[in-house]
Amino acid sequence: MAEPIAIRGVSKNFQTGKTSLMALKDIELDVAAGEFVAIVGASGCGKSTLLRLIGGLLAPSQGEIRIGDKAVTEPNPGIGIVFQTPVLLPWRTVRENVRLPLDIQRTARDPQRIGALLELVGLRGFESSSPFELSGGMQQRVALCRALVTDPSLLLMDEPFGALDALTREQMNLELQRVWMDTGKTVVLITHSITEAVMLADRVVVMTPRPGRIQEIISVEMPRPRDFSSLRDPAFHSACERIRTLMNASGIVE
Ligand SMILES: Nc1ncnc2c1ncn2[C@@H]1O[C@H](COP(=O)(O)OP(=O)(O)OP(=O)(O)O)[C@@H](O)[C@H]1O
Repeated sequence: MAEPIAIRGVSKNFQTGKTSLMALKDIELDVAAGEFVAIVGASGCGKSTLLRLIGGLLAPSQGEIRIGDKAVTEPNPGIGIVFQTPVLLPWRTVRENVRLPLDIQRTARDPQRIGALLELVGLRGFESSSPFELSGGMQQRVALCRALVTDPSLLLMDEPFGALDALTREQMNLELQRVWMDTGKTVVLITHSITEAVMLADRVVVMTPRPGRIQEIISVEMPRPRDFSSLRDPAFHSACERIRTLMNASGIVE
């Protein structure tokens, strides 16, 4: 089941020695259950910090975040997180890497579910492979399955395809859309790519340079499923143009 996110008046300061750095200021954002939201903004504007706050890996200096009817106060096993690098355990096979969160939580494994997830991302037949036998894109798919194996209500993704070549990245975009459409989860995706954000998201949140605030939220009105013919849709161009204008106005060039 998907859950909504409510972010209310959230700011985050980092204190390093005598220096205080305001990473995020007064963030107000609602993400509906089952919605796909992308976040874009300059390097250092606080995107990862916001994702970590939502995931309960950091605590806000001010404000509150709620997922469903619960305030976020600690890391929540009901949230799946995918980082930029897949960080797979090299001594575990693909199947063993995917089931890692279940092993940690001592939850019963359902081999059929793990098989179905691997099928969903096109990794059927690689269950017994080691991570070093896989390409970067395949490893990131394993990380995606690992994030989904606990059937989280929310999927947080921090620039998950940044290290992939352009072609693999496009394939992963289509696969992520398919997984999202099949599972109906709430997704928050951080990306540096305006194209990726507009291609995938229902809404794109554009942040200002540090301290990160929400500059504008752009709705992407394009039918689903989207594919690369959607790039010709006038709605695609107008959303990209708006985001680019906002980012250029803040001195950010993609
Ligand atoms: N644990 C920390 N301690 C001190 N400062 C931090 C910490 N984490 C992040 N920061 C600072 O907070 C600011 C926001 O960092 P964050 O990683 O959230 O930005 P970002 O938008 O995700 O950047 P990028 O796009 O480059 O990944 C940066 O100035 C960073 O140096």
